Amino acid sequence: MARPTRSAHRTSGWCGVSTRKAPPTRVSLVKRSVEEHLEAVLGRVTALPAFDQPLMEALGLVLAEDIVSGVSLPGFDNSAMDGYAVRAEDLAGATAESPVTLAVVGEQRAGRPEPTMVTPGKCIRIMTGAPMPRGADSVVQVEWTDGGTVNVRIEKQPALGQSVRRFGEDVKAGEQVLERDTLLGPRQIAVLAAVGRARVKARPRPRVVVISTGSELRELGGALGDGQIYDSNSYTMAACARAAGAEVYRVGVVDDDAKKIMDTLMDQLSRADLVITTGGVSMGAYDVVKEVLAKTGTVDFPSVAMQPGKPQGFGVLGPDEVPIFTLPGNPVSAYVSFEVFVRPALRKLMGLMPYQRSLAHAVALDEFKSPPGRRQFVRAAARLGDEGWMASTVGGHGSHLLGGLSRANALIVVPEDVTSVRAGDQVELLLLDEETR
Ligand SMILES: Nc1nc2c(c(=O)[nH]1)N[C@H]1C(S)=C(S)[C@@H](COP(=O)(O)OP(=O)(O)OC[C@H]3O[C@@H](n4cnc5c(N)ncnc54)[C@H](O)[C@@H]3O)O[C@H]1N2
Ligand code: MOO
Ligand SMILES: [Mg+2]
Repeated sequence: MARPTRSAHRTSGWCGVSTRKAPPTRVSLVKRSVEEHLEAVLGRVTALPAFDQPLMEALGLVLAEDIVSGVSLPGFDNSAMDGYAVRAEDLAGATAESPVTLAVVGEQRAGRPEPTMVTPGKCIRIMTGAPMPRGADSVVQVEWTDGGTVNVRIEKQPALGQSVRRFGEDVKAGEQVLERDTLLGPRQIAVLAAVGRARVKARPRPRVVVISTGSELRELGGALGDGQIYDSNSYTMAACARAAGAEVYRVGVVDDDAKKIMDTLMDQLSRADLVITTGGVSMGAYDVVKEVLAKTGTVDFPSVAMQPGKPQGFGVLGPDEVPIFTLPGNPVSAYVSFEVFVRPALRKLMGLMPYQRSLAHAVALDEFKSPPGRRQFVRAAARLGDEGWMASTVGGHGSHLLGGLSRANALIVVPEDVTSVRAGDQVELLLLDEETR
């Protein structure tokens, strides 16, 4: 098959698209490509305003200021070793056979500098991290000595400056240590703490409200009646959103009842930066999510040229124009739609580049059909061997088939114009198992 397009996953070109209001609702008549839908989504989403955050709260958030260090690191010349602060010239020629003995005139501990000075023939016992005493230019580690506390016998000559950590050699006061828009992970937190930043300006975690709709759905833990199933979507969506860095409110299940759905949405809007619903967006008599939200005029229900995930909606709700995704009820459709549309939107809210999943070229290991005119996202178990990535389909194609989803670590992305894939064909993979942000 032809090499699949990479365009669905470009990170460039997704930002900066129009922020004009969504066009009037056209229920299920509008056909959109994956790119067009993604563009419509990202056009309505902007990064959340930044707040001053305590340092630990900022872990996993995106920095909204350049960080210039107010201090130098190290803040003073200090010892890299437990040993003796000396004048190197006093130890010229010292060896195990002809050691040099110095008088120990004081002790220098980390955090407890003493005023004592090192003069010719003398030294000061010093610990790692303790400031270098005046007069000393080098440190002899204790292993090179007899460890004496009154006099010390030194069996090796240090180089000038041996084991001394210099003022400002790591970071200079006034130097920029982090750039805005950096995602704060443990390594960045380390630097911020070292330069003494107790608080930083960062964009908050998006607050995501997750609602499952469907009168057949039951909350976990209860018994299932005839025709009932457990609500898995609200857990899937909540897990996806939390793993992507959001703070999640899983509202749970609402019946297929227009008033209940609208009341729940209105009730939840005040605490949401983004809403995800699942179910009720196709052609059924009780697909009321589409019915009620289409009437608002701010949520669109296009037919997206993809499989799974064709029927779904996106728009904004309420005076604050909170973005809302109304994803399809079929569990795999909801999951794939999260990866393709919701994740980039969440990332944009957080202040990150919208797309992050890596793409890889792979060899397909089995044969399957793909619907014409729709981009297909096929669950796959992919592995990287000596010959590159190899991918087998896993878990089936039906968007209700959830059982095998846990064995997938990638989605094979089949372009709209490709209708079959054979074993040995080159395919494109969207890798799912990387670190989430
Ligand atoms: N006449 C047509 N029927 C359907 C079409 C179509 O084009 N014409 N599209 C199909 C496709 S494709 C999809 S995808 C689904 C989308 O369905 P809805 O979004 O309307 O979702 P529901 O009807 O409410 O549910 C569909 C399916 O998923 C199960 N479900 C729903 N919510 C959950 C949940 N929280 N946890 C687990 N499972 C859930 C539900 O029980 C149904 O089996 O429409 C097709 N139909
Ligand atoms: O679009 Mo549905 O999501 O194909 O199963
Ligand atoms: Mg339906």
